[in-house]
Amino acid sequence: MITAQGLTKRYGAKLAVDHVDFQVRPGIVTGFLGPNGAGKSTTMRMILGLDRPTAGSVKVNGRDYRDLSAPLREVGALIDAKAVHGGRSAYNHLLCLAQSNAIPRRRVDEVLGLVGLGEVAKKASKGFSLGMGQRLGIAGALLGDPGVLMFDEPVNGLDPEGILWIRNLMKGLAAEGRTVFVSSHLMSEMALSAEHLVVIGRGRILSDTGVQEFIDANSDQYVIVRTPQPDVLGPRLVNRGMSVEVQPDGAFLVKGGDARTIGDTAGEAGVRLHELSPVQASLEEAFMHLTGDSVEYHAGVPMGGGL
Ligand SMILES: Nc1ncnc2c1ncn2[C@@H]1O[C@H](COP(=O)(O)OP(=O)(O)OP(=O)(O)O)[C@@H](O)[C@H]1O
Repeated sequence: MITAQGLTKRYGAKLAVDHVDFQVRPGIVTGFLGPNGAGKSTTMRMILGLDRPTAGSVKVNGRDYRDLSAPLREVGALIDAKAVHGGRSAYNHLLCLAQSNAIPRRRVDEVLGLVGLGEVAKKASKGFSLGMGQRLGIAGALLGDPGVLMFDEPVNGLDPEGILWIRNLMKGLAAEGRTVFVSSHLMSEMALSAEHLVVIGRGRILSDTGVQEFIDANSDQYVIVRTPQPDVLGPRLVNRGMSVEVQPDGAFLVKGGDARTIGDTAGEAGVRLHELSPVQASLEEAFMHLTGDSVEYHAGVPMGGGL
């Protein structure tokens, strides 16, 4: 369990994390979602005691990270996959970590097997691909068999196979009852790996909810309708409380009613339909809709909004 209360970090004039409250529960994957510069890494660094909060607190299993007697046995983290001495082999890197945390040597072989690096364990890690580096970072996080795991943007730069592997690994760790907290700026990735979402923008929590609830609450749903009898159908839909926007090509964009209600309304009026397509705005659109005002640097393109 991770608990943040009034957690705040200021760098000079910049408020990177602004009075944030949230809980990360065991047994599920919790996604920490936010655009670049939202404050995700800063929050994770504070959880790990790498940065001191300006105000407030964040606790792991009820204690400050710095007060944990065997931190690697309680929290494992993948924060910067490149933070490995390149000349060292994967095995020696992990052995060093294990020895400084009183973890038995056999656990090194175990985690190397778990992440699929057994065969290259004795090679210098500077020759590792990005994906192998991520696996080594994850092996380090798993070394102490901790109940809490944190991954900062773990799928960045990985190929589809690597992404799938990390996704399944995180789900498996959560299914074992562990607390799994993973940051990403990709809503679509979070939708596939997380059950719960904490969304952050400009240092503030914008949403703390289940993934499906998030999508339902933030995405626009509408139905595209084509009919050769628009003058008959349009007023009937409006009479039933729906809104109808006529598109340049003559199609209706209907909100406030589902395909079944629209189809029934048309049927009752004897109106022929040429198209009846429910549309749900994409997850990225839902995310951008929520964080649109919170992105630090816009690229100058219009955000989301669907049709
Ligand atoms: N050491 C620092 N000194 C000054 N400002 C910092 C420092 N670290 C982070 N910031 C600023 O704090 C804000 C939050 O940064 P942070 O790295 O936590 O965001 P993030 O959500 O992890 O973004 P990204 O996905 O780009 O890593 C940004 O505006 C960043 O520029």
